[in-house]
Amino acid sequence: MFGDGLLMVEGDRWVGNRHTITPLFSMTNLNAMISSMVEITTTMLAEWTARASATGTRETNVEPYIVHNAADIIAMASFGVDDSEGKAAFDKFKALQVALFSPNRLAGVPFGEYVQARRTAECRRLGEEIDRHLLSVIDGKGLTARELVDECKTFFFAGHETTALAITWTMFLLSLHPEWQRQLREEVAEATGGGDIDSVAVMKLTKMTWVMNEVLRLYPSAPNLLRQAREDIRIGDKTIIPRGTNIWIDAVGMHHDRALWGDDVNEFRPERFKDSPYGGCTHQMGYVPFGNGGRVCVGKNLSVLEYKVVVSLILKRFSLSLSPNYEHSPAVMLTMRPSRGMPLI
Ligand code: HEM
Repeated sequence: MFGDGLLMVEGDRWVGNRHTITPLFSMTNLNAMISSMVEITTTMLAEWTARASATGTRETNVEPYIVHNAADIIAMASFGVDDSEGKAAFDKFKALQVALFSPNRLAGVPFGEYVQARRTAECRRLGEEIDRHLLSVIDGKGLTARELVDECKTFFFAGHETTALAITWTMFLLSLHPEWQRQLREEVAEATGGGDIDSVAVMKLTKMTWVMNEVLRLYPSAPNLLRQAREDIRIGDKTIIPRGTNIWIDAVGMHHDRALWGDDVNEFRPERFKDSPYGGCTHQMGYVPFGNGGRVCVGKNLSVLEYKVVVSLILKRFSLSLSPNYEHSPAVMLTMRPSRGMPLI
């Protein structure tokens, strides 16, 4: 799916690529994207308003809008364009994600690709189509390197759905907690002085940082971290994880572990992050929404910025409450999404 993008490569190649890519996410580069984020999101919000007046209904399933909005933002950040080829690649990505991560797929099972040969062929075909679309985005701009295609794919996927889901679950939790919705709206008004959101205002959104942290604790967009044992690991007296074993680390389980967080573990309490970046978790590795160590998410600053810009614009324009048609059904399909949508009023 990602080819040899940053997410997949290892060893010296990862060190080299990570060094090249990290400076691209400097605050100077990111702040330059704010006005485009505002423009793209304002268009989405205008669609919500137009849809409400055209259909006479105040209910909107916001999830697909927010995912498309994030895709447009990451396409702008990756390609500098709102490109139809980029959008076509995005649609193929959705199909590939469904094919790759459907529950009955034999992921990681030896010879699984041969047992499910038809599905493997379908994934391969979608992968090739994505490459073709992305190559045509890059062609004509003097950039044709295979590595660049793979990084575009990595950023396009890793970069849009994760942030979009953090925003979607935030809309859900703010609908359930109107007092936090009010506090954030007030914070935005104070930070912007009633004007536009900019890099200075973003820095002032402290409570919004707590809310983002708490949302990613309860509904981590990336529910698993992946590691491979480099040597035999002994746990206690009886268990040995053999060298080479692929390990899925369960962030959802750790984020909901009463022993790490206390009795209020399942409650939405953003203020737990007021005095601690770990939200009072008793183990520093117990809170890992962006991962940990050398492979920690390279796009974290971009996602925090985008989150704050988009949530601020939504709260400035809309009051949110949950539709009676909402069905709570979080599902893990590489990311953690509301599988029955997010209808809000
Ligand atoms: C709320 C938003 C996001 C969340 C929750 C998230 C979460 C994560 C997690 C858990 C990892 C694995 C870290 C580890 O294994 O220790 C990761 C890696 C990564 N993320 Fe994100 N991410 C987000 C946004 C982004 C964005 C916006 C981009 C890029 C534009 C991005 C690009 C990447 C890349 C390239 C890696 C692989 C880094 C490496 O292996 O060196 N992510 N992310």
